[in-house]
Amino acid sequence: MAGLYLASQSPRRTELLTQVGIDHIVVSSAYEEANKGYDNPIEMVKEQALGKARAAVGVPEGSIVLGADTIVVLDNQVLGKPHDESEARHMLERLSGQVHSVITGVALLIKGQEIVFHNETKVYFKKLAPFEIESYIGSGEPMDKAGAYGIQGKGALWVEKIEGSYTNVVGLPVEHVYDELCKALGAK
Ligand SMILES: Cc1cn([C@H]2C[C@H](O)[C@@H](COP(=O)(O)OP(=O)(O)OP(=O)(O)O)O2)c(=O)[nH]c1=O
Repeated sequence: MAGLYLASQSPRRTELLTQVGIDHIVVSSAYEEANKGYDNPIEMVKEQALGKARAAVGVPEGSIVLGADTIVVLDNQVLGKPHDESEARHMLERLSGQVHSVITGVALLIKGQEIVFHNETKVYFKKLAPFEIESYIGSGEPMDKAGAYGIQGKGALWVEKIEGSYTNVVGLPVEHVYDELCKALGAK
């Protein structure tokens, strides 16, 4: 297989690929995320993922490039990464006791094709007490994560159940990525 370049600074995405044995090289992307101006959250994450992949830096000709973007959607409203603690608090108060979707857009540039898809997981959140929200914010965990929580960390305490892919919530639906890679490479 041609080398796979992951255009992402997210530590979770490289960990997930490594976990399942997909060799890759992490590179940066010159793409500037712009979460505004989209009517449809799915179109938005797909566009962002494609933008990140297309703007990957230092990728040799003929390589495979992977870009991704993850958001939380609650009542048709997009929750990205909080800008500060008060936004994180507000997001967690909104998620408390509700069901939301985590949507990841993925773009694969492979053999001259642009394969763009998404994956959606429903997450059922428990009701959070104000002291729980405060201590979670104090842990610093919410700040670099869409929706202000990490299911792979202390945020696991707030999740009652999920419907769909777990790795999708963490930032990259590896089983889906693997299937698409196999398809594009004619391996399955
Ligand atoms: C909901 C949720 C999100 N997240 C993370 C995954 C993503 O890293 C982040 C969403 O931000 P993204 O903008 O998708 O990604 P990123 O800025 O971290 O990395 P890059 O743009 O360089 O690829 O939220 C978790 O780690 N756990 C969770 O449970």
